[in-house]
Amino acid sequence: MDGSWREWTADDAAEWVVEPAAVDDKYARGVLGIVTGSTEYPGAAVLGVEAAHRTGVGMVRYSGPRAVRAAVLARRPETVTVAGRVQAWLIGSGIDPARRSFVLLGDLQHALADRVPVVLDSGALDLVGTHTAPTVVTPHLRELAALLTAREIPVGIEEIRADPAGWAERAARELGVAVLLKGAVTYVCDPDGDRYTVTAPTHWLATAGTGDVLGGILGALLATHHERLSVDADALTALAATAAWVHGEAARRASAGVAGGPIAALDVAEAVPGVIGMLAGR
Ligand SMILES: NC(=O)C1=CN([C@@H]2O[C@H](COP(=O)(O)OP(=O)(O)OC[C@H]3O[C@@H](n4cnc5c(N)ncnc54)[C@H](O)[C@@H]3O)[C@@H](O)[C@H]2O)[C@@H](O)CC1
Ligand SMILES: Nc1ncnc2c1ncn2[C@@H]1O[C@H](COP(=O)(O)OP(=O)(O)O)[C@@H](O)[C@H]1O
Repeated sequence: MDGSWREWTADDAAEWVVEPAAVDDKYARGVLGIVTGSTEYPGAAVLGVEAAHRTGVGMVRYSGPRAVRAAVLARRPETVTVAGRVQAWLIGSGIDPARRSFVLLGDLQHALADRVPVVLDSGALDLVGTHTAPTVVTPHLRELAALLTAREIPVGIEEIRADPAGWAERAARELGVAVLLKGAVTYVCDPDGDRYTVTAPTHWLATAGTGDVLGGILGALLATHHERLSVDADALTALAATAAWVHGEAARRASAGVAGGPIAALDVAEAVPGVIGMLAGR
């Protein structure tokens, strides 16, 4: 890694947390559209929706299979399941790209054609390149290896593990999107050369579903900052680094609450409001 990567700090993150004002209503604060989860992975939808609500968005609209909608509403009845206008999208978590139905593919393509910022995760990563607005992809090592290899840039997991910064940059350049490469250190960069690292403060984060939580945090931040993003696409990279920072700090707090012990993904989502509140108060 060269010296041009900068570690994102609490002060940096604090610049990207906005408290609602007296003039705001739910729409002014931003609506996040979410297309995640499947009958195979309903939990991924629940986790992303939960994290988005807890990050402080105006509204979450969720679209997914009937059983998954029911699971989302059981946990979060404030979620809206009627289609409508949104200011940002989170798509792909908990979706197997090999098992996408015609209807689901249509929903994913609609999100990508909607001209608002998009977080592309997991089962929608292969659709990168068809976007119409600032887009951030959120792969882990295996997903990045698969994504690049499918784009005729053959690379193995171990090669990326040996140089995650270099491969994240290469992916941003080749794919023309911001990249958030997940791991114990998360690498966030864009084709313009903005490069940030976020070092996780606890390794208890390495557990199933925490990536789905990260997607919800990031989606909510994009929706909240939709006006800024419409005139300043570079804000996307700062927001992605902020999401990773909030996620790590939420995990640290959740673990600290159990004497430094283990946490599950939902614990991370539940700790997010405390992190947002702390940042808003700085
Ligand atoms: N509660 C949920 O619904 C969760 C859903 N998830 C979703 O699950 C899907 C697959 O995500 P992954 O990050 O697992 O995808 P990966 O690309 O890392 O792994 C794909 C598959 O490889 C296998 N595999 C890889 N390494 C393995 C190992 N060391 N030991 C055993 N099996 C291994 C697993 O069968 C896994 O399903 C994504 O869509 C993701 O969003 C996960 O986020 C976990 C939680
Ligand atoms: N060893 C580790 N230490 C700290 N954080 C980690 C470690 N490994 C992974 N993470 C973080 O945990 C999350 C895992 O996300 P992901 O791989 O998408 O899992 P899932 O698909 O199960 O949600 C990411 O935010 C990643 O940065």
